[in-house]
Amino acid sequence: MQNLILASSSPRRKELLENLHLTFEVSSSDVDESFDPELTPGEIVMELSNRKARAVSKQYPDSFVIGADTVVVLDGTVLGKPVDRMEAFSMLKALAGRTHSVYTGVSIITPQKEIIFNVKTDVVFWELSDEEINAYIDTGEPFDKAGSYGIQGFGSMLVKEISGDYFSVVGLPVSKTVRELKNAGYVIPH
Ligand SMILES: Cc1cn([C@H]2C[C@H](O)[C@@H](COP(=O)(O)OP(=O)(O)OP(=O)(O)O)O2)c(=O)[nH]c1=O
Repeated sequence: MQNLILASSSPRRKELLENLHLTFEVSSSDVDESFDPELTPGEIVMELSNRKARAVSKQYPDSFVIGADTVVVLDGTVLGKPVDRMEAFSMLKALAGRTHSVYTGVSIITPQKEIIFNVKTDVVFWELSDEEINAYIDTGEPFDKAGSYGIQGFGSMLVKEISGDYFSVVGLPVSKTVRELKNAGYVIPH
């Protein structure tokens, strides 16, 4: 029996995988999320996704383990989660009226091998007034999310258009992840 584990504390990633009606467990461990600033955004998210997956894989060496990491990149600057309201405001102010890229890295560790990839999606924000930004922060949504917004929630009102995989912006590029899982020998029952 093949065992699948999502190495993440993100409720969004869990929900995206649940949509596929796969049977899996969730297990996360605290890993150091610092990174070498010389790395490219794609390299950063792959490295962090791999740290998350490896930490869990140690406890479940016979399982298929998925780890993921998402960052927002504007003008070459990597934006993670905001520490407070002020930082959320300055991130959203910087993103307003502009195009940024969301990178999600995914690592799949199987008993035989490791597969690592990243997916880039471009997102265009509407121009936003300070009032709109403050109203959005008041929803409480920005605080556990890279770039201070969630495209799947109230944040959908900020987004003018996207080019790429919507699900990758939410935190997991599900279709590529499942294809890679299959390639790695995981049997998808449907
Ligand atoms: C841009 C964007 C990010 N996010 C979320 C996805 C991730 O949960 C979070 C980025 O932080 P991550 O560090 O990638 O993930 P996490 O800390 O939430 O969970 P874990 O490390 O345990 O897997 O931002 C959204 O939910 N919607 C969005 O539109």
